[in-house]
Amino acid sequence: MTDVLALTDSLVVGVDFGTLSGRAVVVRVRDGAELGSAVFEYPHAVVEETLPSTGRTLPPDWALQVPSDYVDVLRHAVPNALKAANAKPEDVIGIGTDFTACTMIPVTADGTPLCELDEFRAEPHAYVKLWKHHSAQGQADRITDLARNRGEKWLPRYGGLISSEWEFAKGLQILEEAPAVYAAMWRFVEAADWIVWQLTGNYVRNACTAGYKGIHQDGAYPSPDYLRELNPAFESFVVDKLAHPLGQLGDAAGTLSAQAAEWTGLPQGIAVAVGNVDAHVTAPAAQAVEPGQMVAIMGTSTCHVMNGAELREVPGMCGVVEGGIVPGLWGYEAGQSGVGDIFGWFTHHGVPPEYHETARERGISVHELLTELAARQRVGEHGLLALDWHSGNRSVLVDHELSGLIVGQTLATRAEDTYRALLEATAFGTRMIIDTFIDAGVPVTEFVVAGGLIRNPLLMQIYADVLDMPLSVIGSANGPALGSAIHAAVAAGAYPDIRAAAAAMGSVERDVYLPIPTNVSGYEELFTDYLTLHDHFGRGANEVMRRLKRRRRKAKEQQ
Ligand SMILES: Nc1ncnc2c1ncn2[C@@H]1O[C@H](COP(=O)(O)OP(=O)(O)O)[C@@H](O)[C@H]1O
Ligand SMILES: O=C(CO)[C@H](O)[C@H](O)COP(=O)(O)O
Repeated sequence: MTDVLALTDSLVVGVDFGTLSGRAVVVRVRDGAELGSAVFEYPHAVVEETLPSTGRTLPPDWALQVPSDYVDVLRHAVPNALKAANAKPEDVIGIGTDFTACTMIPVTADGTPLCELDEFRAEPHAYVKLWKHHSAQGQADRITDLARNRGEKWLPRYGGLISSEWEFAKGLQILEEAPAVYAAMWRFVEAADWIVWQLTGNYVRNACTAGYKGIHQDGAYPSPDYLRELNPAFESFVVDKLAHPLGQLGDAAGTLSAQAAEWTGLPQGIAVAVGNVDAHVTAPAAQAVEPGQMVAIMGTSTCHVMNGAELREVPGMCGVVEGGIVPGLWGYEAGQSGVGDIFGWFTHHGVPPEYHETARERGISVHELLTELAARQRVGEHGLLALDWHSGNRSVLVDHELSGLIVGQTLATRAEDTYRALLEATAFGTRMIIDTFIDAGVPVTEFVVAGGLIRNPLLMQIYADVLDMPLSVIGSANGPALGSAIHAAVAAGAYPDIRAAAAAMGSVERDVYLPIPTNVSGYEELFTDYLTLHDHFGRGANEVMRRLKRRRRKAKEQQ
């Protein structure tokens, strides 16, 4: 290992690849001080309506990205962060990255995304399938049903359900809808690993996504026999398209290549950390790596990650993976596919023009205006109750055919009422997740929040009240990027492991929001009604949401 003392005045760079942008932060190794940061918005954002190359309309529930946008983050955000930090590139000893997941790229043997080849530019399946590409639900249902029927022992590690967001559902969808793309792809690669490949020239598959999104458990993937029963042509999916040597979190995947040094302005040869997921990488940034400390990374979606000392099977969790957050512990993950996205949708499509005008005049966002108005209300005053499934349900139902619902609207309902009901619905969704963990014998002793939504104090108070738990808040506004920087420091040898680096470089403030007893009892009653709606629409008693989605798809196909 490199001399620890010599490295403590050095710098590392963390880069967080989010849903809409990438953010780079320059961090001091000694104490985690964030010296400068920069953001680069993806030029193509999320491709949901039409394919940029041809203008072709995409079916519902598609969400693609363009991989060159990610390289642009390296070319712009990293140099700009160095500039903002007034940092000398030669002081930087390592770079770490994290990505949304499961975000998948079909590539050739040299890592070229198929969508960059002339023959596939017009083919939607050749593009990046973003984590929230939800149109492989049919494949996901078959994957789950067959695994259940065959008693596959990996299924309970995923709470009994495999998500349409993950590698197998997305891979099977390509095979069945675009066999030429499937045949041409050398590997189906997590964007988290593709970006590390761009930085180092090496393809190393990270143990985190391999475990949570790639069904890699106890050193093995689903068997060829199982895959053949799913679809005979899928039998060799693992061997041909997925399996690759794994890198553990905190290890170095390689060193910065000459090409990547040119893009980023960083010195060639510095350590590049093994790739990681935006959620999992945040736990050390919030100093929450001990069993029972649940971190909710709240942004477009929410991911809940937590270490546990023992292996337990929690119904509807996204998964439990050995070493999935830090080596040596069982990492648990659960999540909500839509959170900030739901609030954002409402501000765009549900708020009358006068609110937008007022917000503009006052120089605040529509979110801030609605939050201010909604904060004046008592619990229950709006008379509404919502289900937070506008982007489907990741945990605990794992069903993206589900959709949003608001009960109780009258002619007196105002935009701030609905906005508050949506904030509350996402808090109830998190409560479902925590209760499910506790019921399965996995204690949740602390709730730590991170991510962009910590900026909304009303939302935070609602979570404290609905969960009846104090909220700890991460000390950094750039949680995932700081987490990536922590991994870079470990990969560069500045700390012996992620736990030691987290203690020195992470930060958290405890008891920032405390439950208010009268609100807690009000929400307890509302949560009982939420549970009724949740089970009625989500557990098969009423299939109306599925039927509505089917009708929508059919109508769109006929356009
Ligand atoms: N004041 C606010 N209150 C609640 N939600 C907000 C507010 N401002 C923005 N949002 C939502 O936050 C989400 C972005 O979260 P952020 O953490 O910045 O991004 P990401 O999850 O992509 O990293 C958007 O979906 C947006 O609708
Ligand atoms: O599922 C994930 C992690 O397991 C995704 O990365 C996440 O949901 C997307 O994150 P964000 O809300 O930050 O865009």
